[in-house]
Amino acid sequence: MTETDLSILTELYDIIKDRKENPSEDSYVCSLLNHRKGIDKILEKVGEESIETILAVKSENKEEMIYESSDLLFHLMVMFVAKGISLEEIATELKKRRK
Ligand SMILES: N=c1c2ncn([C@@H]3O[C@H](COP(=O)(O)OP(=O)(O)OP(=O)(O)O)[C@@H](O)[C@H]3O)c2ncn1[C@@H]1O[C@H](COP(=O)(O)O)[C@@H](O)[C@H]1O
Repeated sequence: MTETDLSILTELYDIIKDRKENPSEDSYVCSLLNHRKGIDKILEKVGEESIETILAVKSENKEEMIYESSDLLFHLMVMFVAKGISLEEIATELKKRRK
């Protein structure tokens, strides 16, 4: 995979951030960010998708692993936006750990 292909990650983050700044009725992201349960709804999804990812890996089905990991990554990004964490901050932390 080329570096350009990974730009979907920053694009998606920006879309999620835009949903926070410009709420709309029919948006799934807004339904999570503005849920009556608050951050707990997002954490519920992160938990669910984590379990589904673990089960997919255990099933040895690569397509499922990719599908469920994508769901997990997406919900993690919603969590980052909800808590004001940028992808740069995550990258900086990972960079600090680089040996
Ligand atoms: N990448 C995604 C994405 N991945 C997963 N999902 C949604 O995440 C949910 C996954 O949860 P589940 O599998 O548990 O499905 P569910 O039963 O509908 O979920 P719940 O009822 O339990 O909340 C599904 O509703 C998927 O549609 C996503 N929804 C949106 N996006 C991106 O986010 C952007 C903004 O979306 P909107 O906010 O809807 O405009 C879109 O342009 C997409 O690029």
